[in-house]
Amino acid sequence: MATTTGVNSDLAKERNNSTFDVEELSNFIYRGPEKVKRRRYLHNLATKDPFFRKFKPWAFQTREEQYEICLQKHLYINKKCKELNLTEPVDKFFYTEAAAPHENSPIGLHTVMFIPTIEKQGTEEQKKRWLPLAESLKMIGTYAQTEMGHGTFIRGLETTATYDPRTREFILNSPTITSMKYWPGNLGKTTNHCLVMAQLYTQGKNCGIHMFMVQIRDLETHMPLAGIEVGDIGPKFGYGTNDNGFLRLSNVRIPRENMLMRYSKVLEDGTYVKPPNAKIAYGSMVLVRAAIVTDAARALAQACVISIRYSAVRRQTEVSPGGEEAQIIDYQTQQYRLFPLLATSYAMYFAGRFMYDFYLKTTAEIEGGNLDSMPQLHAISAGLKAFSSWMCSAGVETCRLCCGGHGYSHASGLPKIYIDVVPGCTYEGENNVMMLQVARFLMKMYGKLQNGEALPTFMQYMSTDLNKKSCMTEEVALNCLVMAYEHRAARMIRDAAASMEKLVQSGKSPVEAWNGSTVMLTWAAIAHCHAFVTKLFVETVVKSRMDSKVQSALTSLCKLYAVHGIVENLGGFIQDQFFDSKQVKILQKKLMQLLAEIRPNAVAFVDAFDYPDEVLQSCLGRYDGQVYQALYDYAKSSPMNEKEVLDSYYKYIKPAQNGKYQQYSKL
Ligand SMILES: CCCCCCCCCCCCCCCCCC(=O)SCCNC(=O)CCNC(=O)[C@H](O)C(C)(C)COP(=O)(O)OP(=O)(O)OC[C@H]1O[C@@H](n2cnc3c(N)ncnc32)[C@H](O)[C@@H]1OP(=O)(O)O
Ligand SMILES: Cc1cc2nc3c(=O)[nH]c(=O)nc-3n(C[C@H](O)[C@H](O)[C@H](O)COP(=O)(O)OP(=O)(O)OC[C@H]3O[C@@H](n4cnc5c(N)ncnc54)[C@H](O)[C@@H]3O)c2cc1C
Repeated sequence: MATTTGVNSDLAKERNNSTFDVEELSNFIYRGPEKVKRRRYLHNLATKDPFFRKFKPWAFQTREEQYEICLQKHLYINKKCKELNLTEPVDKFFYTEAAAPHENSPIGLHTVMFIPTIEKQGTEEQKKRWLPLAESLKMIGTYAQTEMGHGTFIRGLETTATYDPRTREFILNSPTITSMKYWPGNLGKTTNHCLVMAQLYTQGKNCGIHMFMVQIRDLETHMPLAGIEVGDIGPKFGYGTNDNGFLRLSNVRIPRENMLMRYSKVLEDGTYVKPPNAKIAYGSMVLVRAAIVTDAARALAQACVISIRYSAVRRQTEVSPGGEEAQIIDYQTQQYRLFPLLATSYAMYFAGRFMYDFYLKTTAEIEGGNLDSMPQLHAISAGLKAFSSWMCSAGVETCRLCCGGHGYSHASGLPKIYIDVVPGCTYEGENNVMMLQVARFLMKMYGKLQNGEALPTFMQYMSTDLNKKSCMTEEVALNCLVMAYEHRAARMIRDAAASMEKLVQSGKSPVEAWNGSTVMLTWAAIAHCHAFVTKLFVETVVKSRMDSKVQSALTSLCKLYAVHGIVENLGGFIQDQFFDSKQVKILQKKLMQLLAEIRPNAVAFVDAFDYPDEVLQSCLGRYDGQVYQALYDYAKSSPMNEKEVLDSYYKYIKPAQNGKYQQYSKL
């Protein structure tokens, strides 16, 4: 019987039963004990700061309060980061995730895109001019690219920036209703500047899309400047804390020096100078795509902490008549839904770690003038962004469903996580569109393979002999699992290429052939990403140095990730008869064994993520498992309960009970 104080006895038992030291696993996840200590220090600074506790809980706030409270929090975070000298992105990330968990910042775009775009695309002079103002929040900016009519097809943006050599100014216009900027974060009410993506016209020619710094509000009064119409786009699925906005520009003149000119330039006489690679202007999107992988992993990890701890505490249904009700975590169906997600959260964390390192390495090369790795960085970041946000958003929703009715309450903390993670499937490149960019890269690699050219290391699996059969035995070795994923991806890539070739042979143009094959191309891209993430997980577990008990437990989790992915996508794996039916049975049996193997460590695996209760903000996911008392306290704190009898009772219910409906007839 669970107690109502201290740690819930079921949860305590789970912790005693685990086979490894949780601290050792935390050390591995966060790259060493020093970093774990630093992360705890930053979490602690935020969670113990009375400033963040003085506000009413997010779920009880109106939209306007959500914005205003979140703004105060993020301005305070900004101030504290300066006082504490937190300059490393990872330090800011940990401090912020504890200070305002899943509350999308009203100055987030300023930090995540506006400043980095100036840093990466601005000239030395522009950086000197704007960065100090941006750092001190005198300039608050956003990244205004998407328009009402176009988000994906950015070459089709309609905003124009026409150069006037007489005054050495650009004139910005939103010529149609669909050309108004729509969606940029923080644009509606917060920012006084924008980096506007617009079609550049000079000397009568269109030179494609470029970035322009545009002041939109007066620096003293905050009123929109002449020629500017700006506002909030209204309530959304989530992101109530963020004033995503619209913006119309009518003959707004800005100096020539306001075009970001590190790479492309317009000279005083209007001569256009091309960049070394036209896609270099897309760099800020690549940065955020890379960051989304870790962000999505974190969301799923937190959802798993909540759902798995709750599943250990929750008891439902006597298994044999009159017997004790089982912990719901002991139901195989619950395990089948949750443990692969637990494995996915680890897989995505490692993918996020890889992505961050790869981004830093490649951008350093680009800054040094070597642009060779740009296509790879684009393909990997687009693919991992899409794959992680899809898997993690769907995973968070499954975690919520696994909590039954209580999962539907904001008390669970899960809806807040979901509405924060799911837009990652859309923003920074809609996921299907991103997968098609990956497919474009894969088709290029296929062409190289056909021509006998060398492939980058991570693409070499494409030369796999497709007639080869699986080496899978009862042992279910990790390398055999990786081979299976690579075999499937290699086949799907070839199938997509063959589909296009066939359409071309039948007289279609290459564009028509592409459009007639996009579903197969997307399958291939997803299979490629799945293989990439699986291999990364396997290599992380096999090649890294860590405590042997942790390694053994993590190996089971990694195996579950790989086996579950195959069992759930069997059609694709058996289509080319790589596995025979005996091997499929081995995999299905292994899956069930792995669920049982992971069961004693499930709580330890989520504890190792080391999220304090203040970050999770969940009655169900509390470390002490005192779920029911917390739910009761949460219900009692609802503003609806402040009065025993609401005014609405006297206004509506009472008259209705007396058969009086006059107030409706007045309408
Ligand atoms: C520890 C730290 C962790 C930190 C965590 C912090 C967490 C924060 C995360 C959450 C923050 C949330 C804030 C974000 C808010 C959202 C902001 C936005 O949405 S903003 C708005 C976001 N909006 C979007 O994302 C719009 C999506 N749309 C697009 O990006 C483009 O339209 C497109 C890529 C789809 C096509 O572009 P188009 O120009 O038509 O190109 P074509 O198709 O004709 O291909 C031509 C060639 O170009 C190539 N290439 C393309 N891109 C790149 C690249 N980047 N590079 C290199 N190459 C690239 C391509 O491969 C091809 O090569 P080839 O085959 O010829 O050799
Ligand atoms: C919460 C949030 C915050 C945002 N913040 C910003 C911001 O700060 N700054 C900014 O500039 N923008 C921002 N955006 C806009 C965002 O980047 C775009 O919504 C996104 O890029 C998708 O573009 P779209 O809306 O035009 O979708 P669409 O392209 O209209 O997509 C609709 C459907 O069409 C499909 N589709 C479109 N093109 C193709 C194609 N070529 N092939 C196959 N299928 C296709 C898509 O897959 C999708 O299913 C934000 C959006 C959201 C939701």
